[in-house]
Amino acid sequence: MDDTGSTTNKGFFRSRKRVFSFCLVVLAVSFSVIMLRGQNQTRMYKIHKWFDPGARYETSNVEDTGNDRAVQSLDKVSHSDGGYNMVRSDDRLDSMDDHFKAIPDPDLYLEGASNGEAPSREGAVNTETEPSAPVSALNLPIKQDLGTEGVMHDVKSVPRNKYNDLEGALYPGTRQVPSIDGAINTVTKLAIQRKGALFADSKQSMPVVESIQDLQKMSTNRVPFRRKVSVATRYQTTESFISPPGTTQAVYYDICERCCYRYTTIDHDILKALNETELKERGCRQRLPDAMIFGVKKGGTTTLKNFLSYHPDIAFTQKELKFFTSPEERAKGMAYYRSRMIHSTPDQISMEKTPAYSHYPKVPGMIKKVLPNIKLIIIMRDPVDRAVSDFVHMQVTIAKRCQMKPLTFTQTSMLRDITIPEGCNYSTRYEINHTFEESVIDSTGRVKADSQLISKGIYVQEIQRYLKYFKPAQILAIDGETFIKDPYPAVKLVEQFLGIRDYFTRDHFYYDVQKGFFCMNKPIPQNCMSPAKGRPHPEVREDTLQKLRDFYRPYNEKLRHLVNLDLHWSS
Ligand SMILES: Nc1ncnc2c1ncn2[C@@H]1O[C@H](COP(=O)(O)OS(=O)(=O)O)[C@@H](OP(=O)(O)O)[C@H]1O
Repeated sequence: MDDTGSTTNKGFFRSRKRVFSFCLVVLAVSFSVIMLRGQNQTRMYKIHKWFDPGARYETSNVEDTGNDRAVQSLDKVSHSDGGYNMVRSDDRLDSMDDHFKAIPDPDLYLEGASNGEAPSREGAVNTETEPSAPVSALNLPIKQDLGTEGVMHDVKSVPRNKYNDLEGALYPGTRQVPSIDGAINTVTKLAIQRKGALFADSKQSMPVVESIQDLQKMSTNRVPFRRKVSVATRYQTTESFISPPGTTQAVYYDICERCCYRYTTIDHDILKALNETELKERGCRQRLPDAMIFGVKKGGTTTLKNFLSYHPDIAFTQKELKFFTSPEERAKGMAYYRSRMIHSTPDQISMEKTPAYSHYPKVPGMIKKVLPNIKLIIIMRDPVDRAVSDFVHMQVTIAKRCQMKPLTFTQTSMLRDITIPEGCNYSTRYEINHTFEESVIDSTGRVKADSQLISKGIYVQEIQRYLKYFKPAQILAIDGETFIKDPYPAVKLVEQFLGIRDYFTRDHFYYDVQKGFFCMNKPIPQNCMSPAKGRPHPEVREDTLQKLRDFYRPYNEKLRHLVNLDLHWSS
C-alpha cells in the first residue's frame, strides 16, 4: 500500500494531490448526474400535478417551460380559425397583447355599446351562442355530497345588530346563521375549552362567555357577545412578535417556509411579501395565474380566496386585478399583468380572483387566448341572496363615494333616511334605489331583469360562456350557500381540483358564534373575515322574494343540471 492508501494504479495515485483531484472530479460528475435526475423528477411531478383530464398541457410543453408554465404557454398559442395552434415566438408577452386589440371591450356589454343602454334580458341571455354540447351532456367535475361532513346544520335567524361601523351597520335586521347545535363541532369545543374563556367586550357590557354551555345558552337565547383575544396569547414565529391578533396592528407569521410572503390575519392584508434577498433565496418570481376564482360577485369569493391563501402550495394575489375587465389595464399588456401577481415559488400555484370575470361576456375568450390551460373556480350562492348582498354592497360603495363616512350606527341603520347627493349614484345600470324592492321591481310589478343586481345571478349563462372556450374539467363550481355553512368540504375539493397537497384539516376551521360565520383557527387562531363580509341584510318583502325566486327558477334548474350539484336553492 502506498502513502495514498490505494492498492491500485500506483503510477497515477502516487501523490495525495492527484488522489484529491481525482476525488473532486468524481464528486463533480456525481453531483451533476444527481442534479439532472432531480430536475427530471421535478418535471415529472409537475406533469403529474397538472395532467388531469381536461388540462391541455403537453409533455413537451411542460418540459420545455420548466417552472414558468403559464408564461411560456403564451408563446405556444396562436389563434387560427376554429382553434388554437401550437407555435413558437420569442416576443411572448407582447405578441399576446395583440389579441386584446381584436376583441371588443367587455365593458360595452354592461355599459351599453353605443347608446349607453345595456342589452335586454333576452339579448343578454342570447349574446353568446349556446355551447356545442347539449347542456345535459356536460358534467362538471363537482359532485359534492357536502351533507355528510358532520357540521352541516339548519339555519336560524338571529339578530345581528352589533356592528358599529359603516361596513357592517346598514341594517339592524336579521341574517341567516347556522344554528349552534350543528355549528359548534368537536374541534371548536376543544378550541374553546383550551382557551378557557372568551371575554365580553366591556364597552358593550356583554356577558362573559366562560364555557361551551354558556356559549350554547347565549346562542339559544340570542344574546350577543364579543370575544376578546387574551393579550397574553403569543404564537411562536421566526419573526419578532409585534402585537397579538385582534389588535389593530398586524402580526406576521413566518410559518410557511417555502412561501414568498409571511402570513398575517384575515382582517389585514393577509400576505406580506418578503424582502428582495429572501425572494431570491426562495426562487420567488411573479407568474401569470395557473388558476383563478372568476365569480361570482358576492358569492363568497373573498372568503374562499383568504382561506386558500393559507395553503402552502398556493400563492394567491390578494388584490382583485380586474385585468380582463378593464381596457386600461389590458392596454398595459401581459407583462404588466404578470407584474401585478404575487410572488410564487416554482412549486406553488399562482392564483388571482376577480368575481367580475364571470359577469362580462367577452372575458372568457380573452382568458382563453392568453391562459388556455387555466383552472377556473366559480362559487355561486342563491341568486336572491346574492342580489340582496350586492344591494347592500352597492349602498356602502355609494355612501363611501359620496363621502358620507363616518356614519353612526343609527344613521346607517337605514340608508333611506339619508339623502344621497345628486350625481352620487354612479352606477345607473345597477339602479340602486333606497330600498331593495325599488331596486329590483319595476313600476309594473315585474322583476327588473336588466338590472345588474338581477342579471349577475343568472349563473348558468355565465358558465355556458366559459364552456365555449374551456373544457368542463377545467371548471370547478362550488355552492356558496354550502360553503357558508361549512367551508371545509369546499377547500378539500379545491385541493383535489388543483392537484395540490392534502393540507386543510377540519381543525383549520371553527364556527365563530359572534361573527356568525366560519373562521380559521389555523395556522393563525381566531382568524375571521372583516366586518365588510357578512354584513346584515335588510328585511325583504315576501312578495318580492317570491317574484325573484320565480324569476330565477328556470335558470337555476338549468344550472343544477349543468354543474351536477344539488343546489338546494335551485327550485
Ligand atoms: N366565512 C365567512 N365569513 C364571512 N362572509 C362569508 C363567509 N363565507 C361566505 N361569506 C359570504 O361572502 C359574501 C361576500 O362575497 P364576496 O367576498 O364574493 O364579495 S365580493 O364580490 O368580493 O364583494 C358575504 O356576503 P354578505 O353576507 O352579504 O356580506 C358572506 O355572506
